Amino acid sequence: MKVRELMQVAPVIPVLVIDDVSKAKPLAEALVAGGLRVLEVTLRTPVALEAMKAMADVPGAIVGVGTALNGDDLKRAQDHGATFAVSPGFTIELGAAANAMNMPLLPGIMTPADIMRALDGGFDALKFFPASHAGGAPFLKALTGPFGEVKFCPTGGITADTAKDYLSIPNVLCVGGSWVAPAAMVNAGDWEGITKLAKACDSLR
Ligand SMILES: O=C(O)C(=O)C[C@H](O)[C@H](O)COP(=O)(O)O
Repeated sequence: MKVRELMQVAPVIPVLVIDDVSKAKPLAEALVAGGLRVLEVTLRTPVALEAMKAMADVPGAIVGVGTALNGDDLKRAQDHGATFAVSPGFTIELGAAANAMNMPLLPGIMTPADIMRALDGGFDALKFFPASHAGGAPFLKALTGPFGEVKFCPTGGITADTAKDYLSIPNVLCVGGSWVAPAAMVNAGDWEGITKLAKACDSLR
């Protein structure tokens, strides 16, 4: 799938920080049951790669790697079942590595110059990060003026309450966020609760 297609599967891409690999499969099942199929597993924990592998086997799940900083990260993640990548920022090297591996990449940007570099690298579907700290929905709306051809996935500090503000901006295809898989619910194994949070995302758009 192309990045733009991945961004249109559901209004929310859950951003997952997994500490306990035994939680990975039931968590993915709970999110998929709630309609959130595109899952970003951040490379922030020692078990992240194993978690990706477990999630990639869940029917309907489309698993990607988050916090990808370089080609090595992409390679390790691809070897563990990740089929797309998300990065907090963009470098020409990362873009080239993703292209060489045929790995769809959703790179992060925060400024007009970032967007111009990403466009130069051939990327026009971008993550606005960290969204709530970098000016929120009004700032992103201003960015869409000069960059009308770019599609965005704002991520960072977004909640069930603020997601709608972002999704109402033309050219925002989806948002990313961790609120659909809160650590307390994951630790408690509250899979029904997580499915409910996922289902509630339907009404955001
Ligand atoms: O590690 C990365 O590359 C990331 O993608 C960072 C995430 O965008 C944020 O951690 C989203 O998490 P919340 O702000 O809790 O919704």
